[in-house]
Amino acid sequence: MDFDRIPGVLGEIVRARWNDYRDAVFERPQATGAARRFEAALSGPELALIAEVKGASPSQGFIADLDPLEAARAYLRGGAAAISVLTEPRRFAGSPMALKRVTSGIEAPALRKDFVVHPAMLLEAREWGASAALLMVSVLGERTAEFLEVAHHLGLDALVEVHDADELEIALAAGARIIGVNNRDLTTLEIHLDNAPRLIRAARERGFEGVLVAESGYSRPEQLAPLRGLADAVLVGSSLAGSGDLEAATRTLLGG
Ligand SMILES: O=C(O)c1ccccc1NCC(=O)[C@H](O)[C@H](O)COP(=O)(O)O
Repeated sequence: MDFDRIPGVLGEIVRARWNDYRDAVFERPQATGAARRFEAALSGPELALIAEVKGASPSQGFIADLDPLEAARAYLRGGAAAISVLTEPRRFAGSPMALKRVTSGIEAPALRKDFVVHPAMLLEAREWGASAALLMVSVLGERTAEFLEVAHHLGLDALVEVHDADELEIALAAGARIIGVNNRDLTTLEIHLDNAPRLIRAARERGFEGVLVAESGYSRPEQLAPLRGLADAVLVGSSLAGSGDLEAATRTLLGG
């Protein structure tokens, strides 16, 4: 894959991740039946919350010194349906241990949130107990379908992330069952909260019947109002992780 084509902050992160994994070996194991626990958690009648364990980010810098398991438990008490755990170490203060701690201590499904550039990362996600992994069309391009097939072969759900209409077409053609629309432009870090509703509507108009997730930039309950009845789920990280009281912040964001 040509990661030199990716501009800005995203390009820097992805090229570093490729250096981490370029020599990794992926031996395709026997297929595992699909559990679809992550997908099921997002498929209820109400807007579901995926709450993210996020200690730092390029846009915020340091966010919080979180104990990943305590953070996940607080999010779940506050009403989250699933947990996202960053495993990227340099810019997001994530780690494999953070994901393992979370998955060994909670029943709810967890997403491995990373910049997947090698199929070995999907096998790791499964071994570390994740129910799902993030696949970014901005990173994988036309190879998204290939990585999606590997994820499903391993019994993982995949959150296939897009930011614009061209990426949405790639996600649809790849056969994604769960599509996330990021409000954040990961090359410039600018956030536009109208991006997710616009592309989620476009996905529905194109006949997509799977799960649709609005991602990034949400911090107040009124910002979730336009998503209700439109998106199936919302992914929130910084505002909850940096709140100081994760359970209360989660409950307040959900309008409780
Ligand atoms: O969050 C960043 O600054 C960032 C920068 C570059 C690549 C990815 C980045 N974040 C990944 C995400 O999309 C978010 O972690 C996730 O959607 C939650 O967003 P938020 O609630 O705004 O923390």
